[in-house]
Amino acid sequence: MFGNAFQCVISRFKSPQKIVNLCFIVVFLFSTVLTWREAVVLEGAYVANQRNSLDNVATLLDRQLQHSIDNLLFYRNAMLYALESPISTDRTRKSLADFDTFRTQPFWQLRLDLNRSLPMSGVSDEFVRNSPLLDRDDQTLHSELSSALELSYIMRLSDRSGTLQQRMFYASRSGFFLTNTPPANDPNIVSLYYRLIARPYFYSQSPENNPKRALKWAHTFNAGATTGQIVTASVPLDFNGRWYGVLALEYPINSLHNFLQQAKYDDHEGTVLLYDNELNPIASSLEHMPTHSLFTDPQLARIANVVTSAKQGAQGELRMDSRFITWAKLNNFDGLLVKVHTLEEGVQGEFGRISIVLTVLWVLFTLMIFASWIVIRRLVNNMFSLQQTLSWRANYDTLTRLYNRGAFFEIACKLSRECEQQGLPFSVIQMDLDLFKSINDRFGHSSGDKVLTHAATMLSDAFRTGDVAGRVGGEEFCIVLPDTTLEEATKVAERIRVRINSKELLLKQGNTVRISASFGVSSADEFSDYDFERLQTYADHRLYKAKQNGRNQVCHHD
Ligand SMILES: Nc1nc2c(ncn2[C@@H]2O[C@H](COP(=O)(O)OP(=O)(O)OP(=O)(O)O)[C@@H](O)[C@H]2O)c(=O)[nH]1
Repeated sequence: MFGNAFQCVISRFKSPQKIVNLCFIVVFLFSTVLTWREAVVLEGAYVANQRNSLDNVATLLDRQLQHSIDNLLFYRNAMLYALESPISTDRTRKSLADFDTFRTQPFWQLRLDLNRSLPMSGVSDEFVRNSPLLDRDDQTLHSELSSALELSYIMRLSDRSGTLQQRMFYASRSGFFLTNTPPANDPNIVSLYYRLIARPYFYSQSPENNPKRALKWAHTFNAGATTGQIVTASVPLDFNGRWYGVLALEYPINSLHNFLQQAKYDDHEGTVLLYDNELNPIASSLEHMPTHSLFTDPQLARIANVVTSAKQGAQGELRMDSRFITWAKLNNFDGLLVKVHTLEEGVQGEFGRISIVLTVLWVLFTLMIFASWIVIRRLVNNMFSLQQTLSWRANYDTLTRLYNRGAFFEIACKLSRECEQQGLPFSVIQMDLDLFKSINDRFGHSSGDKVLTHAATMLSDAFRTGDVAGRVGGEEFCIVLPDTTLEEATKVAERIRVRINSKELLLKQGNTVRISASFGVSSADEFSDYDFERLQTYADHRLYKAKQNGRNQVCHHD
């Protein structure tokens, strides 16, 4: 059953070349679809790899930042506890006494127990008076100083060996500061304190600017210059409704650069950049921050568009010209990490190599298919034309290109049966070239062949569509004429006779010959017999009669 269906399908494609073409198209499409599917899987793995790689850096950076923020909040809590329950020791009393002595000096430093605590540096009463943001309130000053003193013991223990180098400090509105990188006791203290309170994040922590009293990130942006730029996390210190000052952590840009460079070594590919929320570049994994932006303004706008629609901590990717961009928002920083992976880096990477191998395999396979298609198509063409030649030769006479005897008899019998069934007349013409032997003898066998071919052409040109002719003997031809009476068939035979005899035929060496043929015609209606072989015998008898009567004539009766 399956075989029949298959045969049915195959038979629809008459030409084997079409089947071969179809098979190769199917194989080509199949291999292309498979390769494409592999490419899609590979692309998915590549995207996941890029996301993971950036996610690792983001997680690492977030963890570092979280650790710092925890420290910052811990210091604030420590100061709050100290403000709530101040302790009074000989050391604190000594410090406060020293402060009362130094407070009018342009700069001063409280350096108590330096082995275990950090020095506190400050400016004069006058400096504080001249700044509207500052306030040296004598009522709260001593408790603030003693709690700062306590903090100096804890801050002394702060670990600065982490990947992200950082500077911690407490900047008081009362005109002093505490830092884990203390300055020398010199006039620099004034400029340092001034810089601390002049920075935007300091006044951004006033109750008016930060009513929620939340942690804030700030970045001093100066495109093109990496030195001196800092990223700061800060929290305000408030107690009993008074804003005492700001606790802050500063990350030098170089420290962020170093961090990104080290993180980049994990996957060796691409460039990782840290941006603030306005997409100002802060740091990158490159040796130096690029002097020109890696993105044009429209490209940055496109990234901003994608990023702003995503929630905190989210990540995503986009394609930009030949670059693959992955981005991830940070949980502990008001900014995002962006990874840029160029086509060159992609090609050199693992996924690039696999893609190249996949493409080369597909190209080789396609070339192989194409080459085998050409060979097989040629073979099939040869076989097909051989088959057609064989089948033609089985039915046709190669010299005259008319039906041979076997094929002609088969067709003639079929036509006679059809005429009998339909009640139509049916006639047969038997034709024989006159004195053909003498042509062979005089001009040679090849000239005889030429005469035979010429006669067959005359024959074919003379009868109508539907009539069928065949070569039934050496120089004998037969024509069957369905739906034709004896009278009409005689006229056809006469027409052929005239045509054959009308022209001189040029043979080799300039010899010409005028040939003639004799005809015998028989018809089914005169014998009431549709048997072709008998009708052919009758026609042959009449042909013989025509020969006897002098040749070059048509005989249609006994
Ligand atoms: N050149 C050539 N001669 C052929 C072919 N087939 C048969 N003959 C020759 O045709 C000749 C037929 O001669 P005959 O049967 O004696 O008849 P004729 O010479 O035509 O004389 P009549 O039929 O009496 O007019 C023979 O010599 C055959 O050898 C052929 O395919 N090519």
